[in-house]
This record gives sequence, C-alpha cells and structure tokens, in this order.
Amino acid sequence: MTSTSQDLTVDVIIIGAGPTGENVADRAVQGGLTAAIVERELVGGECSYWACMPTKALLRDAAALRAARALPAAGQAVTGTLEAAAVFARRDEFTSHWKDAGQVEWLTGAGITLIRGHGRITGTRTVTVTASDGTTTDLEARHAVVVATGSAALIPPIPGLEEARPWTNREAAGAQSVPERLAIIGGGVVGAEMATAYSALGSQVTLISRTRLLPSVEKFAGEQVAEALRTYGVTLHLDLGADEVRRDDSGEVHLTLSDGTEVTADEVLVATGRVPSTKDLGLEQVGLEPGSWLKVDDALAVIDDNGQLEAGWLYAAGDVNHRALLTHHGKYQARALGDLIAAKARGEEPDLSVWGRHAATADERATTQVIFTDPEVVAVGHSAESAEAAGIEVGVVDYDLGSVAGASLHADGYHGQARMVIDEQRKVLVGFTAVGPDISELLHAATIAIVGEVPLDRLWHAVPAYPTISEIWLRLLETAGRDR
Ligand SMILES: Cc1cc2nc3c(=O)[nH]c(=O)nc-3n(C[C@H](O)[C@H](O)[C@H](O)COP(=O)(O)OP(=O)(O)OC[C@H]3O[C@@H](n4cnc5c(N)ncnc54)[C@H](O)[C@@H]3O)c2cc1C
Ligand SMILES: NC(=O)c1ccc[n+]([C@@H]2O[C@H](COP(=O)([O-])OP(=O)(O)OC[C@H]3O[C@@H](n4cnc5c(N)ncnc54)[C@H](O)[C@@H]3O)[C@@H](O)[C@H]2O)c1
Repeated sequence: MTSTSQDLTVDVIIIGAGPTGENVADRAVQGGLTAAIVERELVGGECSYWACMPTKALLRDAAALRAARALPAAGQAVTGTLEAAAVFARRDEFTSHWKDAGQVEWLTGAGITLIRGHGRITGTRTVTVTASDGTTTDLEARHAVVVATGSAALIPPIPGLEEARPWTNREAAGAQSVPERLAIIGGGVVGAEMATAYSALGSQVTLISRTRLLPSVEKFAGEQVAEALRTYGVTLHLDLGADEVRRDDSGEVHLTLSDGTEVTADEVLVATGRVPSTKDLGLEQVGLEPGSWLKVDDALAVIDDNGQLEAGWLYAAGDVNHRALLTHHGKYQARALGDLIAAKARGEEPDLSVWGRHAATADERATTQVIFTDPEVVAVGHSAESAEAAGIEVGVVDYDLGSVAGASLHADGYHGQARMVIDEQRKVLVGFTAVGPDISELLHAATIAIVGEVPLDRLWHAVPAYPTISEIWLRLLETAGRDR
C-alpha cells in the first residue's frame, strides 16, 4: 500500500478522543489555542460505546422494575419480566448504534481538528498518524502533546482463557443476546455491575473473584451487594481464582477454580482490571517503557523516575495516568490540563496549589464513584482504612440507612448503611460511603462537604428536607455527637 504524507502544525496534539481527550481539546481551544485530536476508533472512546453509557443503559430497566416491586401496590401493577430485546434496543440508542457522527459534529463545532488513525509519538512534540488506508499525517505541536489513550481490558494469564474467546467489557456492553449461563472472572466494579445486569436479564450468573466483592470500597458495601446478588440467584465464589478455562467443541466454557470447583457456562466475561493503551504509542522515543501506565506530576506532565521529561511538553490525562479510572475524573483532569496548557502558552504561571485552578487535587482527596449495582454504592474520598493508612486521626460514624424516614417511605424493607470518615484533628469529613437502593444522587452532598472542607459543626446547619433519604446526614451527625 502506498502511503502519502501530510503535515499539520497546531498548538496542541491530543492522542485519543475519549471523554478525556475531547475535554482537553475543548478547553485548549477555549483558551485561544489550536488543537488536533487523533482517534483510531470512535470519537467518544470506551465510555460512550463499550463502558459507562451502554452498561448503565443495560442496568436501568432492571433498577426501575425493582423499585416498583419494592412497593406493594406498584409491584402488583407490574407484571411480566424484562424483555431483553427492548433493553438492548434502548442501549443501542445510547451508543448511537456505535456510530460517532454526533460526537464528530460536536468536535467540529468546538473548532477542534480531527485526524482519524493510530497516533505514535515520533520525537519532541511530533506525532505521526497512520490512517486505516495507510495514509500518514505528520503532526507538530507548538506547545504540548497530550496522551489520552485510555485503557483496555486486562486478560490475566489463566491457562486456556484466551483460547476460550472470553467476553471483555466490549462484548458485555454490546451483546445482542443473553447467554443462558454467564461466568464472570473478577469481582470489582465491572464484575459486580455486569452480574447485576445479566442476572436481571435472565442469565444464570456465576462470579469468581480472588478477593471479596468490590474490594475498592468499604467492606460493608461489598457485603451488602454480595448478599443482594445471592438473592437474585447469582452464585459467588469469592477469595478464589480460576486456575484453568476451556471452551469445548459444543461451545460450552468450563472453568476450574482453585478449590477444585467446576463451573460450566455459555460465555465467560473477564473483568479483572485494565491495561494502559500505550503499547504502540512510540513511548520508546521519549525513553519510556511501551505498555506502561504513564506517571505524571501535579501538572499532569509525564515523568519518569528521574523527574519531568524534556521540559514538560508531554502530558497524560484520564485512565492512562492511572490516577482514577473514571470518566468524570478524566474529564476533571482534562479541564485543568487544557486550561494549564493555554495559560502556559500565554506565558502565565499555572496555579498548582492545593485546590488551585490547574491542579487535579480531587483525584487525591475526593475521588467520587457510583457503583450501579442493586443496591447502589456511592463513595467519595477516604475509606476508614485508607484514611488510617494516610496517617489521619480517624473517626468512623456508621448509621443504618433503612432507619431513616425517607428511606423507609421510599421502599418497603429498605436496607442500607452509610459511613462518614472524619479527620478528628481538623473536624472535617474526609470520606463518605453508602450502600442502598437509589442513592446515587446522595453522593454529591458528601463531595461538596469534603471538597469544601466544611467543619462538622457547620454541617449541622445544612438541614436535610423531611422525609428524604438525605436525612442520613442528620442521623450521622447526631451519632457523631455535637460536642465531638
Ligand atoms: C464496563 C465499564 C463500565 C464503566 N462504567 C463507568 C461509569 O459508569 N462511570 C465512570 O465514571 N467510569 C466508568 N468506567 C470507566 C471509564 O470507561 C473510563 O474511565 C473512561 O472511558 C476513560 O476515559 P479516557 O478518555 O481516559 O479513555 P478512553 O475512553 O479509553 O478513550 C481513549 C481513546 O483513545 C483512543 N486511542 C488509544 N490509543 C490510540 C492511538 N495510539 N491513536 C489514536 N487513538 C487512540 C481509543 O480508541 C479511545 O477512543 C467504566 C469502565 C468499564 C470498562
Ligand atoms: N460505575 C463505575 O464508576 C465503573 C463501572 C465499571 C468500571 N469502572 C472502572 O473501571 C475500572 C476497571 O474495573 P474492573 O472491575 O475491571 O477492575 P477492578 O480493578 O475494579 O477489579 C478487578 C477485580 O478482579 C479480581 N481479579 C483480578 N485478577 C483475577 C483473577 N485472575 N481471578 C479472579 N479474580 C481476579 C480482583 O480481585 C478485583 O476484584 C475500575 O477502575 C473502575 O473504577 C467504573
């Protein structure tokens, strides 16, 4: 194939048009710079087509049905089961049928140049993009190159697994039929959410995890989700690995677990974490190891063990820097970084102070997450364990969410728990975790309390309306005691 080459010089080159890359480009352009974004698949990235959006669409109908069934009269009015085809059809709308015309239109409207193809760093501030027809475009940046190439599913080296053609998040998010039996390896967020979705869609789900369920959040939250999954008929094998996987000629998948248990399924989903999309990115050109997560400093400039690389023209944001593998944190970093690059281009000193305009302080102090299981889990900032590990003088306050008036009105038999983690020296909240049905919107109040470093005695004046689930705040404060 002949390859032709074109040249383009812009202020900023962004490799990867996921949610992070799109936002870096947008902020840089809003700051008066020119930007080119490079994308080898679909503009919108993993989140739009194979992660956040389709998986939440798969979960939403089941959540609405469960909410209705938790009330006697509404429950009686709801008959029948979920029609998988209708759930998939709504999911397909949310992925725009895996077409990115809408997002490309947004990019164009925002004044960002899109170059389709695979981007590779070739030298200082230079990137070459190879399109699917072999055509190449050589790009040069006046100010910065941003790597926002995200991550992909990690396939652990379990004998037979790769040959068994496992599902990754892509097949789970994009499925057009429901496997009768689904085995899931991994009990993190993807595993727990997909066990929730597919069991509601009618699969017989078996989940295997080396750790407890949801090891990244407070233990009580994972335990309540595990208990609920069992009531939905999901079989959990926790603290166990899969030693071997085999797909036989009939298409059945057989898993041998480390305690000798045999599991048979029609599909096996691997949900054991992520690897950075940095393998074929030209990292060796700047002295970095291909395939590695990109370490960054406070300005999100790529660093190696000796410090910043070549005067800080290379930056990394989103999943690829491994700070917080979440869309909203990638976008948060992107806003800070786009503004920082524009400020530096104007000759201004970036504000990297704690909570400063160009600092991504929340990545360290207030990472937020909603896990869309049933019950849902919300978490921000520290768990009791991580606060202790960070050397904070920790106070832990727990309250039963089911005894809040708003929660008992919301659903019969409402079950849940909330925990606040207090810095006893500063008398402020440093962490909040809750588990319970329909609590995702509870998270932001906690986030504001943590980011605003609102003193506990001032929080008493934030009066939650009666009778809402938010009254959990009052109960937690009462349990903590006003003279604490
Ligand atoms: C199943 C699942 C569900 C999730 N649900 C949620 C959720 O509900 N909420 C949440 O906050 N997070 C969720 N996440 C995490 C979220 O998907 C990621 O944090 C987010 O997609 C990261 O965005 P990003 O822009 O950094 O990377 P990505 O979305 O991965 O985008 C990177 C882009 O770069 C492109 N690219 C890579 N290499 C190159 C190259 N060399 N040249 C050109 N282009 C390249 C890719 O094609 C891709 O489009 C979920 C993840 C999974 C797996
Ligand atoms: N709602 C959300 O915000 C959301 C939803 C999905 C994913 N995500 C993000 O995507 C990222 C990836 O999620 P994930 O669930 O793939 O990874 P994870 O790191 O959260 O969990 C991986 C799980 O797999 C287990 N595991 C690893 N190797 C194993 C093995 N060989 N055998 C058995 N178990 C094994 C681990 O013990 C852990 O429980 C996370 O960082 C998460 O934040 C977020």
